[in-house]
Amino acid sequence: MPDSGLRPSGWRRLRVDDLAVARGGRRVLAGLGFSLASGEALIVTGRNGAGKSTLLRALAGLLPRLSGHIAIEGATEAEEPATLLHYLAHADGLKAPLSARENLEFWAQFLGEEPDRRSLAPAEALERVGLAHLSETPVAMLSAGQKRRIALARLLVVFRPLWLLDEPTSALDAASRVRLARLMMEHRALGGMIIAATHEPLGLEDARELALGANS
Ligand SMILES: Nc1ncnc2c1ncn2[C@@H]1O[C@H](COP(=O)(O)OP(=O)(O)OP(=O)(O)O)[C@@H](O)[C@H]1O
Repeated sequence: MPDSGLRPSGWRRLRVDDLAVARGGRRVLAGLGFSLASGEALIVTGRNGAGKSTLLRALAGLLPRLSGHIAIEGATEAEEPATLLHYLAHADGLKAPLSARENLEFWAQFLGEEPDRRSLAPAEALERVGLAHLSETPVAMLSAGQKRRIALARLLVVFRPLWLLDEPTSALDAASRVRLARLMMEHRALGGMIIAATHEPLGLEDARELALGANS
């Protein structure tokens, strides 16, 4: 879409050019480039150690770049890259003594952003991941898959256009994978972008693939 005047409001494009990242003093990624616009999805594949998590962490701003550029076109001056993304790591990052609802309320408050019509209330987000019945249960008493589903519900309570998902299906049963596929489809329909590192099919329609590891 060359003319910004034709872009719908909220349109964004993530652009990555010539990215290089090191872990433990060793170059893991080099010369990496791609772009992703509103509504699009990218699946990152590669063997263990290929650099999938490294790429997501670098995009989230959690690892320094050796070189290269990461930019989000369409962002306003007030929008820092970190405020435009959610990073779902391997760890769920939940507070064990708090209930599912309290975790989501904490998260929404912590991010402290202006309400967005695309953000869901905690109760609704829990409904969307099929956990409304466990809303008041302390997270410490939930299974690995239930915790993963709460971590996914966190993506819904504050709308952010770019989802960086590291093995999002880990610990999910078949029904939860179907729910996740639906959530990702809806996020894209709202103008969101998804980059997911995975070893498994995610049910993402028309997703492009970035295969890492040829030189690592
Ligand atoms: N904390 C760390 N310190 C040093 N090196 C690390 C660290 N984490 C990962 N690495 C190295 O970086 C390389 C890429 O790891 P990364 O976790 O990005 O791979 P991955 O493709 O996500 O693997 P997996 O499929 O096993 O999750 C590996 O060679 C790994 O040994």
